[in-house]
Amino acid sequence: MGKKLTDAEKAAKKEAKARRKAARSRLLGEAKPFLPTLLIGTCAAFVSSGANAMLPKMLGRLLDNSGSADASLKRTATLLFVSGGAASFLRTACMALVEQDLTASLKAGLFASLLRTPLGDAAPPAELTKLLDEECETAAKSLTSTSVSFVRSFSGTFNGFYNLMSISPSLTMYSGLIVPAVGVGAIVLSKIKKKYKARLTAVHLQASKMSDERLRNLPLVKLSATEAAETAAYSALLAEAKSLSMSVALSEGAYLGTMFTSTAVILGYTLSMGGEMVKKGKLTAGQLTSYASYTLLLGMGAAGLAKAAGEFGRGVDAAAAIYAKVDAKAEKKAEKEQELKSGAIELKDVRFQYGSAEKPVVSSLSLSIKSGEIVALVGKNGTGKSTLVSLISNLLPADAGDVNVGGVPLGSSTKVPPHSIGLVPQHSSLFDASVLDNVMYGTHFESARGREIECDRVLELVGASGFVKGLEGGKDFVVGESGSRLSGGQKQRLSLARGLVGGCKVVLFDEPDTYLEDNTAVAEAVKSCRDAGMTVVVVTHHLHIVRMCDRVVELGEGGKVVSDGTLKEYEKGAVGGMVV
Ligand SMILES: Nc1ncnc2c1ncn2[C@@H]1O[C@H](COP(=O)(O)OP(=O)(O)OP(=O)(O)O)[C@@H](O)[C@H]1O
Repeated sequence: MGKKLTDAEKAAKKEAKARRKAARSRLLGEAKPFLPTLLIGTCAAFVSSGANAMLPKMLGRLLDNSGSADASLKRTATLLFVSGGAASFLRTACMALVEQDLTASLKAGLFASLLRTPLGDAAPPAELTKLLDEECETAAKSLTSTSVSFVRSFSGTFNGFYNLMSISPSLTMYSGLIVPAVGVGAIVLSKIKKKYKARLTAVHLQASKMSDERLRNLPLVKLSATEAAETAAYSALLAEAKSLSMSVALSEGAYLGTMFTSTAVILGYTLSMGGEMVKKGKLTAGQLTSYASYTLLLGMGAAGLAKAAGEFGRGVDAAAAIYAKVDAKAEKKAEKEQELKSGAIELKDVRFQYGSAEKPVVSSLSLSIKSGEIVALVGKNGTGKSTLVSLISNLLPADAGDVNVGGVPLGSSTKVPPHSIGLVPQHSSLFDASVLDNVMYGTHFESARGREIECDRVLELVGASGFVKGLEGGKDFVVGESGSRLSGGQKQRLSLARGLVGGCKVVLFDEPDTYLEDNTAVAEAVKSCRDAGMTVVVVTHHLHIVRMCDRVVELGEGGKVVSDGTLKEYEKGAVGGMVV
């Protein structure tokens, strides 16, 4: 007896069903621009299925009329052969075209949505890569090749049965006795296969996430000498995947094997019974040949139906997963853009909580920074320094309170033009592009020369001109994936340079000193900003950086300002903190 579902399970099942239904109709809507090609492909699929259904009968007639000069039969046969071939060509080409276009359209929409996902809500990269690389194609296929398989299989089953009945109802009745048992067996085996496949997909995802993470952090793995342990953990996942693959393969093999044996049994039985009927003159040799072919058509159709139904279900599930991401809460983008009037920063009663967190990271935070002030932001790990930097740079929206930068109230209604607030993150993020393209990412200049001049200016500000000139190709040097062809210090200097592009009035340094010996680059950058009259907020744990600042603000538990004073007060010990 099946397990009884709880109310919550029933509700979840109902919800999943509704989600699939919505995904199906949305997918159809998405295919609207390709409808003409899809319709031609579908019509061609019906024609080719029809030709397929008529083929055995025609072959039987040709056999029975061999040697005769029946011109009309030859004409009809030629028409059938040619139209069947043409329809197959048209069906395949049209569906492949729609499949490509629909996949591209799904990918573009999904990618745009993923970029709009609020920071902090993003799913793990491996999951998103799988959605983009695999699921979009699976979803698109459900409308194209899978639907065609469904039409062909349905036509094969229906026409196979219909023609068997029309050639010999008695023979069909006898051989048909086996069909219900085969049908039930096929459904059960296909369900088992589906269950194993879902588990296999989850394990594959886990394995690819693990390998991706470990390869990205190879130095850590080597330093910790965990190569053997990581290989063992990865192998364990592969072994689990192997055992699940085995179950999938066995259920698939059992399914196809059952279909083969049952078809062969029916065929063998049919031919021996049919042979008797031919001998008695109740059936012609051509009719028996047609009958045997229709038996095959019916067997393949029934097998294809179950397979196509499974693939269609997987396609709809993939579409549902894609649309769930597309519909996920997008960050609110303010329409109105306002220039900063000064470098002043004003926060009043600011509160912020990450979606997945239990309590706010920042609560009732008020802070006032004058234009041109150089402020060190210190505090223990996890007290919310980076979060505060993200709030000031408008990367995260405050849940409550006011964040005002340069007289512009940041939030849902206003934003500042790009590059008005410079931000140098904790970890340098470089693309596999040239130094110039990395530093000037997202900037717009009338002339290429103007762009180069600005790049040279910021490279000079952070003391990066020297090493960039020494690179092969200078600013055109391609830095490799995540800056893999550069040293840690060089990466950070480019990251610092990017943060200063555009003559911003406010610069935020979020502890960008992790890789640099003596933090010379950060010190040089802070000095350049001071000379240029910029407001600087620098998150740091380094004493000599703190000493370059006018003021030290310390954050404590719950993102509260626990001390705020001048550098002098700090040096006297009036300001606490864990600066090392
Ligand atoms: N994307 C996120 N989702 C959920 N919680 C987060 C996220 N980012 C940070 N947090 C949590 O918010 C708190 C503050 O993190 P934040 O990075 O702002 O601290 P920090 O003071 O900069 O720390 P550190 O000095 O270690 O860099 C931490 O408890 C952290 O776990």
